[in-house]
Amino acid sequence: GHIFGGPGSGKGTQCEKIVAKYGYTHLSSGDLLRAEVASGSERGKQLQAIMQKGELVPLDTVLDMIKDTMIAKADVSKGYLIDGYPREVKQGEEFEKKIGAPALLLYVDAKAETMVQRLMKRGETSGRADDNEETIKKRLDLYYKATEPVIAYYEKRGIVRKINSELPVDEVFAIVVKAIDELK
Ligand SMILES: Nc1ccn([C@@H]2O[C@H](COP(=O)(O)OP(=O)(O)OP(=O)(O)O)[C@@H](O)[C@H]2O)c(=O)n1
Ligand SMILES: Nc1nc2c(ncn2[C@@H]2O[C@H](COP(=O)(O)OP(=O)(O)O)[C@@H](O)[C@H]2O)c(=O)[nH]1
Ligand SMILES: [Mg+2]
Repeated sequence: GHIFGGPGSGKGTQCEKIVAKYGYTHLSSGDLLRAEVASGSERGKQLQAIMQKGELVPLDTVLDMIKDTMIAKADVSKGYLIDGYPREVKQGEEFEKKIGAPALLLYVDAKAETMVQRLMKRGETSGRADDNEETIKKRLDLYYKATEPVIAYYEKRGIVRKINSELPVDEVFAIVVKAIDELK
């Protein structure tokens, strides 16, 4: 399934707990991109510039990375948890064409104000070039403009489970567990 939500909504935090309980393979598109940047490759340098501005990297770049990683882990995986993808409706459509339809979309929802607060706090220690006030604002704008419409695309199929991530982490996780177990 996919885990979906704005920047700082708590996707990464919930993914860690889901992986610990269910053993799914966590694929964070942001982490894959940051690994490419860290490798120091030419492509990584181009990605770094885009991410620093809070913009979206070209669709095919991320999708190929996800697909390659899924294939590499296919024989050991108990299932996949795709984090931070799709970021726009087009990305969702391409994912379906090249990979398949997700069984579940966990939508962790927090207020803009909460997300900004969490990201500013995370920025004190994350070392991420995009956890600064200016880039956070751009990421949020892009989230509301391009990413949130993705929900409507999946809602038609009845696979969206919206979860209030304003609650403490363990309470959010309890709701996540219910959503996953209902599906199994
Ligand atoms: N499918 C994706 C995923 C990520 N990115 C780029 O990578 C950055 C960081 O992505 P991610 O780690 O998923 O960040 P957020 O969801 O904004 O925040 P968080 O890590 O807190 O989930 C994005 O701003 C964007 O520039 C992208 O272009 N396309
Ligand atoms: N209070 C509270 N804080 C959270 C929760 N989930 C995440 N956080 C904090 O918010 C920040 C962003 O979380 P992260 O999981 O990185 O979010 P992501 O950007 O959606 O991947 C982190 O510093 C977390 O400690 C939650 O459910 N409740
Ligand atoms: Mg994250």
